[in-house]
Amino acid sequence: MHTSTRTRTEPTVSTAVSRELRREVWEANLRIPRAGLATLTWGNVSGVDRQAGVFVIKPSGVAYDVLSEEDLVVVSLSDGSVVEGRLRPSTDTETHRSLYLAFPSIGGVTHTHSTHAVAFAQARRPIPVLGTTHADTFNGPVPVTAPLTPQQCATDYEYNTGQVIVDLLGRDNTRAEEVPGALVAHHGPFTWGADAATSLEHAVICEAVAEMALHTIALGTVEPPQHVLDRHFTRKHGPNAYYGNPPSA
Ligand SMILES: O=C(CO)[C@@H](O)[C@@H](O)COP(=O)(O)O
Repeated sequence: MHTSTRTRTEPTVSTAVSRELRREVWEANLRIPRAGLATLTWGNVSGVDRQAGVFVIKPSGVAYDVLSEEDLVVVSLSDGSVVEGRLRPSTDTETHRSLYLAFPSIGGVTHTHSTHAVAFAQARRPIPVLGTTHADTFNGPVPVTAPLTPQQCATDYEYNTGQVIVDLLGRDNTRAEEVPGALVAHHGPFTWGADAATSLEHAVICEAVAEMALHTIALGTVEPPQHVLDRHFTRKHGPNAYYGNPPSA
C-alpha cells in the first residue's frame, strides 16, 4: 500500500476519540514528509487519550498524500487491540504502546527513518551534545539502545523495541521528559512529547542535531562548556523558562 493511488473514503463519525485528537495526529503525520523526515511511508505518529485508555496512530503503509483522518486507527492502551478503524495499524504500534505505558506524562510518539539520525543509530552511537541547538531540547546525548537479542526479535519484537528504549532510560519518566527521544540500534529514532505535535517537533530537532553533529564530527569536536548547555536547556524548560510566548499573546 505504498502507492498514492488509494482513493479517499467518505468520512465516518468516530466515537472512540475526540475529533481534536484525531485531527492533531493526522496533521502531525502529514508533517513527516513535509519536514523531510521520511522516504515513502517510513514514519508514523500517534497521540494518546489516557482517560479513554486509547491512542490514535497512522495505519501501516498508507502514503501520506492520501491519508485521511478517518484512516487513523484507534488502539487500546491496555492490550493493543484495535478499538476503531478499518485499516491495520502501523507495524510500530506496539513500540508506541510500550512507551506510553512506561512514561505516564507523554502524550505523543513519533517514529521516522530520518537520514542523519538513522546514521547514528546504525553506527550505534549516541548523538552527542555539541552545542546549544541540541541542549535547547535534549538535556544530554540522544542515547542509543543495545541491539535487540534473538529472543527479543522472536517474540513481541515491536513491543521489545519499545522496551529497549524504556530500559535505556531506566524507566525514568523525568529522564524521558528531559531527553525526549532515543535511537534504536540499527533501526532509527523514536521521539515523544506532551502531545503528538510536540513528539513530531522533537523528531525534527533530533534529525537537525544529528546532521549538525555529523558535520561537527567531520571538522573535529571541541567539548562544549556545560554551563552554556545548561543555560540553554533551562531557558526553555522548568520553573525559570522564558523562551517563546504563549499562543494567546
Ligand atoms: O521500520 C519500519 C519498517 O522497517 C517502519 O517504521 C516504517 O516502515 C513504517 O511502518 P508503518 O507503515 O507505520 O507500518
